[in-house]
Amino acid sequence: MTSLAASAAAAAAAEVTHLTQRDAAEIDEQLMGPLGFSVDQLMELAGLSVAAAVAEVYKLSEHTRVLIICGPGNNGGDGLVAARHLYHIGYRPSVCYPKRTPKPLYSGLVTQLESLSIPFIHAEDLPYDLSREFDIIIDAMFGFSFHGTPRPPFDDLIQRLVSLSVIGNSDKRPAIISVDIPSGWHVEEGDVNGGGIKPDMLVSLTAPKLCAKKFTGPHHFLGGRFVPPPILNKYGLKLPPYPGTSMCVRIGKAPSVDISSLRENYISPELLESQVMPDPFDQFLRWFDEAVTAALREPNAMALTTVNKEGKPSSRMVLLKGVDKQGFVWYTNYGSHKAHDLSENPNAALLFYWNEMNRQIIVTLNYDWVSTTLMHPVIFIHEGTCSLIPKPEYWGGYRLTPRFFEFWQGQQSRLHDR
Ligand SMILES: NC(=O)C1=CN([C@@H]2O[C@H](COP(=O)(O)OP(=O)(O)OC[C@H]3O[C@@H](n4cnc5c(N)ncnc54)[C@H](O)[C@@H]3O)[C@@H](O)[C@H]2O)[C@H](O)CC1
Ligand SMILES: [K+]
Repeated sequence: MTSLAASAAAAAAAEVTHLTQRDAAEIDEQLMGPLGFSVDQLMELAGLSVAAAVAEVYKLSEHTRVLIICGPGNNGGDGLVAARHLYHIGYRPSVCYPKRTPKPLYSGLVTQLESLSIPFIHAEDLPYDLSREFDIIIDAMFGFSFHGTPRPPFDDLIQRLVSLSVIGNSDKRPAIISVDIPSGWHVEEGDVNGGGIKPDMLVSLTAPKLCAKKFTGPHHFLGGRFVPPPILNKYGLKLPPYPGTSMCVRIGKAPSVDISSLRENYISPELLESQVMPDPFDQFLRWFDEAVTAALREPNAMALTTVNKEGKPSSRMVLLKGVDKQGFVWYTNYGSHKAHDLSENPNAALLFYWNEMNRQIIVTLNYDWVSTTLMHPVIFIHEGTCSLIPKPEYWGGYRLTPRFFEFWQGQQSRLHDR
């Protein structure tokens, strides 16, 4: 998140309404009474929001194994729904559900999870060291109807999460995500004696409850994109807008990011020299077709670098307008900066960056082996010079014609050393 977006999120958090326990219960009753919702519906949306928030922050490649601890009420039901969605997203969930509620809604959710072969683990059979077995633990024990102090077996389960959260290095322990309320916290006062769970993420549902003001973890999200105007108006709720089609929205300040640590693990299928077509243009067209089929956004967008007569480079994005055996074509206004550069110096470079497919095509004179080896498999098409495709008007096309090509496996070259 950019610092601009982070400060917007922080400002949004400050303005969001926080609910009392009573208002939260009352809103629930109104939604499921006069406003026509069913509990199944709301729980489905709540659980989906939790799964969406988890997936937004905890990337599958590094956090696969998820334990969901479910309580006896609707908060537990949200956890069961989240387990199903996380499974379909690609995570490997396990569920601990010690006090099952014998109602069709809950038994149906359990049957759905069983049909996905999601393991149910008894509380007493949970591994001694949760850190070794799980990357994420979802606390869906208690929500806004919690009162007093937790009774067995949840007292022990909560204590296990408390001990996990005191381990200093968050990289070495599972991330703890609380659904709606960190279980054991007072719904309005928060962690009253300071000995409760300290979740890394809180997913508030409908609107945050008062205790959420005491949440100091790095990720606070809001879910439950179903609040209709009669509720917003009656309770004077200020809630942030949800972006696009998202089921959750960050309401806390995003943690500041160390740019140098931002690094994806690029896992791409192996690309061997024997698999590359002899003609680079055929190879390009095959990859281009695959990029179009994969519905990449603007696969025809390419970075064009030109160099003026003093040797000073400039880059910008342009659209590919055609490609054939003679080269890559784009259009420009003859008065443009790039046209001016090209009139002085025909050398240019092109780069197609198809991140979602872990692929790049570089049409260039020179390249930087060091940076590209960290990235994707790349096809280099070398030594391009540009020629004008004259048109009668003030705009026209340029064609970059490369001379030869080779390919580089990027990170894969280290995995498949030949
Ligand atoms: N409109 C919404 O925002 C929706 C929220 N959902 C989720 O529902 C919970 C609230 O659910 P509810 O069933 O009312 O209560 P809880 O899950 O918090 O727990 C009730 C459950 O727990 C038992 N209990 C209470 N105190 C204790 C204690 N000290 N020790 C042991 N057991 C305790 C009680 O007896 C009940 O059995 C909300 O937070 C959201 O997560 C809906 O899913 C969708 C709509
Ligand atoms: K909870």
